[in-house]
Formats: sequence, structure tokens, C-alpha cells
Amino acid sequence: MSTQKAEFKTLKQAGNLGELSAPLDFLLLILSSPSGAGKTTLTRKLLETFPDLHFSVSHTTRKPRANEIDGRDYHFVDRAEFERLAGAHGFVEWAEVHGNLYGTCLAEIERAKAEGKSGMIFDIDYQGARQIRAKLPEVAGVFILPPSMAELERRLRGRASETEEVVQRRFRAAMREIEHYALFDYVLVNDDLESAFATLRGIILAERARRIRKAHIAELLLRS
Ligand SMILES: Nc1nc2c(ncn2[C@@H]2O[C@H](COP(=O)(O)OP(=O)(O)O)[C@@H](O)[C@H]2O)c(=O)[nH]1
Ligand SMILES: Nc1ncnc2c1ncn2[C@@H]1O[C@H](COP(=O)(O)OP(=O)(O)O)[C@@H](O)[C@H]1O
Repeated sequence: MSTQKAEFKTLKQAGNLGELSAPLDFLLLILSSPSGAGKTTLTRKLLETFPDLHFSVSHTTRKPRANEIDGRDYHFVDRAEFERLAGAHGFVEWAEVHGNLYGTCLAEIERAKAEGKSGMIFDIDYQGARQIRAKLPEVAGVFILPPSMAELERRLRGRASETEEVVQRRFRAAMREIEHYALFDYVLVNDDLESAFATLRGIILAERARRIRKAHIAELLLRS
């Protein structure tokens, strides 16, 4: 067997998730942004357009907002439960953001694969993005920015789901978060929603094409 063929055989067996093992063309996409820039809005539109993508439902100690549903938007847990999961190595990554704990359970990746999804979306902050990238180098990352800081403040207030203190805290954190843009492959300015969405859709199609390329070659080499 040629070296290249052997390499692809190993790759195909391991998949692009290493120990977690998934098809070579499985898409891992991180969407991150300062609070209020629009990642939840864009993620909802993405899931309507690509129903074969799984949304990774995080665990959090934050209290639910009025429009949020436990198990759909987040798994809302108390600190003791979160710490139990973290201690039992239940999380692929976790971090403290705006005074609350947030984490991605390994079980979410297993669920996406068990449901036959072709990829998954992680709505996580830059600290989580850094941890996932270290474990799963195949991940693609998109950092969503507001068109201006004034517009970010307007959006944070317009959502009317938090107290003024929480809005201020998130707004102050935004500048520090933006400094971490280089952790991501793409920076997307969410000015007009439809054009931002069109760009995001393009990114997904391109990232898929990259993965399919590898899967096709593996298939061809291993059949010959
Ligand atoms: N590291 C990490 N960050 C998360 C996770 N889930 C959500 N976040 C981030 O935590 C921050 C606050 O999320 P949230 O309270 O829902 O407010 P949002 O900023 O309006 O989405 C956002 O930057 C999210 O991307 C997670 O599982 N891990
Ligand atoms: N392109 C856009 N133009 C104007 N308002 C937007 C746009 N994208 C999102 N919004 C609004 O901004 C607010 C924050 O968006 P959201 O998706 O909750 O942000 P995030 O999840 O990043 O915190 C929401 O009220 C949303 O409707």
C-alpha cells in the first residue's frame, strides 16, 4: 500500500475528530461574537437553511431569559451540577463568561453523530474556541462583529432581556473579546442581516467543499 493510501486509511478510520471519530466530511463550526452582535439570530437562520447541522446545546449556570427553553437554548444547571460535570470530564471545553459558567458536553458531539447530522455549530466564546481548536484542529471558526460599538450597545439594549448592569458589563467585555479575533478563520461584520447571512452561508458551503475533497480522495484511494 502506498504511503498516501495508508495515511488516508488511518485518517478515514479515525475521522476528523480523532478519538471522537466521525466521518471525514463532518463539519465543526464555531460561531462566536461579543454579546449582542447577532450570533443567536444568525444561528437560528442557519439551522433553518441547513437542518442537517446540529446545534450544540451548552450547559450554563446563567438564569434563563424569558424566551429561552431548557434543553433547546441551553441546559440550565446550578453551579454544583456544572462542577460535577466538569470534574467528571464531561466537557470538551468550558469557561467563565460574564460571571457565569458555560460548557460544551462531549455528549453533544455524540448526539450529533447518532442523529446522522453532517456537522455541528458551537455558539461559544473565544476561550472555548481556543480549547476546541486545540483538541479538534479541523474546526472552522467565525467571529461575528457589529458594524460599530454604538450599534452593539443599541442591540444589547434593544434586546431588553437583561438589566442595565448586565448590558454594561457585556458591553465593557466586548472590547477585550474583540482582541481575540485572530483565533478565528473568518471575521464577519453583521451590518445588514441578509448580507451577513449570505456570507455565512458561503462560508459553510466552502468549508463543506474542503472536507468533501478529503473524503472523496480517501474513498477513491481506498477503492483502488
Ligand atoms: N466557552 C463557552 N462559551 C459559551 C458556551 N455557550 C455559550 N457561550 C458563550 O457565552 C457568552 C454568553 O452567552 P449568553 O449568555 O447566551 O449571551 P449572548 O452573548 O447574548 O449569546 C457568549 O459569548 C456565548 O457564545 C459554551 O458552551 N462554552
Ligand atoms: N443585522 C442586524 N441588524 C439589526 N439588528 C440585529 C441584527 N442582527 C441581530 N440583531 C438584533 O440584535 C440583538 C442581539 O442579537 P442576538 O442574536 O441576540 O446576539 P448575540 O446572540 O450575539 O448576543 C437582537 O435583538 C437581534 O434581533
